Amino acid sequence: YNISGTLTRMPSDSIPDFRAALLESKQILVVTGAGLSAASGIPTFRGDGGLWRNYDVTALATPGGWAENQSRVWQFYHYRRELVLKASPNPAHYVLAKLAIPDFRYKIAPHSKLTHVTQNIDGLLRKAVDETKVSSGVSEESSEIVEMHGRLFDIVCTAHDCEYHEAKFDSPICPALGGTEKILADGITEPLVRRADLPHCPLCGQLCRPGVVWFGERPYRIKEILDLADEADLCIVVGTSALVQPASKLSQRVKDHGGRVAVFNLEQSNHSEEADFLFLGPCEQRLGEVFG
Ligand SMILES: CC(C)NC(=O)[C@H](Cc1c[nH]c2ccccc12)NC(=O)[C@H](CCCC/N=C(/NCCC(=O)O)S[C@H]1O[C@H](COP(=O)(O)OP(=O)(O)OC[C@H]2O[C@@H](n3cnc4c(N)ncnc43)[C@H](O)[C@@H]2O)[C@@H](O)[C@H]1O)NC(=O)OCc1ccccc1
Ligand SMILES: [Zn+2]
Repeated sequence: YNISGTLTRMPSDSIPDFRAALLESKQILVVTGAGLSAASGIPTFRGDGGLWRNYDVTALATPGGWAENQSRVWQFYHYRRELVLKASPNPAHYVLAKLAIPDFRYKIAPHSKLTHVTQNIDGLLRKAVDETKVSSGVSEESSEIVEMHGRLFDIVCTAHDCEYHEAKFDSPICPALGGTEKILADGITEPLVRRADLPHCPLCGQLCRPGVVWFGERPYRIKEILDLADEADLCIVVGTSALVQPASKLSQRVKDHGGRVAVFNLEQSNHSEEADFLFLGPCEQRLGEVFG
């Protein structure tokens, strides 16, 4: 019974019951966050206190942070590009990659369509799907992975009337950023990279920014994502604190029209107690156990 005395059903951690729910699911929505990539060595937002060089990362990932200091913001993303370039998908990515490939998914959810919406910008899940398709010789279409907060390796021109948007994996993306990734501790003077030495647009010459969605900005394909949540009968949530909107609202939206929610997280997270299924622990272990 919860504080208002109404009977609340604790989430189940029964694997057979969850597998039964999978068997009858028709439209699956997978929502993931930083916890999915934790085992790949990518710090989560809440890990390390959500700080980089003592700057609050949510303050840097804003138009205001950019307006205040493009050199610092580019150093922040350069640091993360260097980290992700050295990282590889972990077992949690590969379980979800298989789930995104119909041939594999039909064994446990034979009537289902699936869309994977991620808050992560690291691209590790897409990498896992591509590798899984190659290693299993599967050529068919895999489910879409919607990167609602953008891609770390994309750069975008800041000029409003310029469409330049390109994936750039070379690192450093410009010579001036090279080496700045090593400066982590505070108190050491922050290198000032001159604006002229930061990435610029090959079409119009304007300054470029990382191709990610900052706080206060509209997530990519949000209308489509909200529609998907309205159609889904099963929402699988992996490795997110569910504190950032609108991503944090998707599972509730599925529940609102009678769909079921399964949460995989290291610890209790926002709304996890309202889920139908809750599998606590490192997702790189639990996903394999549950999806077999
Ligand atoms: C901080 C929060 C309160 N702010 C928001 O929600 C704001 C809205 C808002 C502003 N003020 C408010 C006041 C109150 C409420 C809301 C707001 N949201 C926005 O601004 C969004 C834009 C938000 C996107 C910002 N960009 C990101 N990333 C890209 C950039 C970059 O990365 O640099 S957000 C970024 O932070 C979030 C971090 O959350 P998580 O991924 O969950 O990571 P976290 O570390 O928090 O948690 C990790 C979890 O994993 C678990 N874990 C760890 N290891 C493991 C493990 N091994 N296994 C399993 N689990 C594990 C941990 O236990 C933990 O629970 C992610 O979304 C991530 O993408 N835009 C928008 O609302 O636009 C309008 C709009 C809306 C709808 C339609 C039209 C317009
Ligand atoms: Zn341009």
